[in-house]
Amino acid sequence: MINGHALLEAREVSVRFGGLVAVDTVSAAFAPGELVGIIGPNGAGKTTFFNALSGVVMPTGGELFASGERLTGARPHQFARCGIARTFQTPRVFADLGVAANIDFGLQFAGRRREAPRALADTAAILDRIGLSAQARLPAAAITPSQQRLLEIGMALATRPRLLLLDEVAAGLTEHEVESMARLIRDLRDDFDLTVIWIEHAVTTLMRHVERVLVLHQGRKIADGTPAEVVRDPGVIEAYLGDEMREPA
Ligand SMILES: Nc1ncnc2c1ncn2[C@@H]1O[C@H](COP(=O)(O)OP(=O)(O)OP(=O)(O)O)[C@@H](O)[C@H]1O
Repeated sequence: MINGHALLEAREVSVRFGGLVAVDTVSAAFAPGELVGIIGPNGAGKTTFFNALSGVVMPTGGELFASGERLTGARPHQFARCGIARTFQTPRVFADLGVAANIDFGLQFAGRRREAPRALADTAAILDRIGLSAQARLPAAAITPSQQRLLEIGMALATRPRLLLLDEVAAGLTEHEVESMARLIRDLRDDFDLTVIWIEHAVTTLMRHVERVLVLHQGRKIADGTPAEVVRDPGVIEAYLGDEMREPA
């Protein structure tokens, strides 16, 4: 908490698309340094909730606060100014620009709003941190999809975030790549005291790496607890998880 406030708080946030309620009165508060996962089946409202948390869609109900400051109805750049950065399900990098130039763009976007930790102060340091120094001069279109995911994380880091929203950064990665991605995320959280909220389809992978999990189902939050609590939650099991979450005997 900062002065008694959560870094980010959603209060009864709803997002409606016509007759469809994609996010239904979801409340959740995120404290500095937390690593939180969001799971739920296809169409549960995970990405739409993320879009609301980052200002990409405007909630049709409820309120959002960053460190106590009301953000409801703010534009995405105002969310960014509050230190909220995100990645997208399909990486949004500038394909024709070089890898380093993509990071430069993030740094320019950050301006001099906040002091950067030295390890994130310039493009070379960020590329080193995400393991893409050797690819610095390649066009972003020429690197692998998993490297593009890393690049997108680098671009988000360049904006000097306090909160990082990661949307399926492990999708399509090999098992080995998923493990190194998870390690990178934990290390970033630890080293820069970031709050990380991470959506992932691979439930068991996510559960191994986060300390808290929110479960969305048909737009509603049906559970919020430690991975151990959530896997045992009868409501979660009944609603949709079934055998998917039970570890093999
Ligand atoms: N821009 C939009 N216009 C209309 N309906 C939308 C829009 N975006 C999402 N939806 C609908 O809202 C619901 C929630 O979608 P959302 O993408 O948030 O779910 P999700 O949990 O992220 O799913 P997935 O795991 O498949 O990415 C779905 O029924 C989806 O079709």
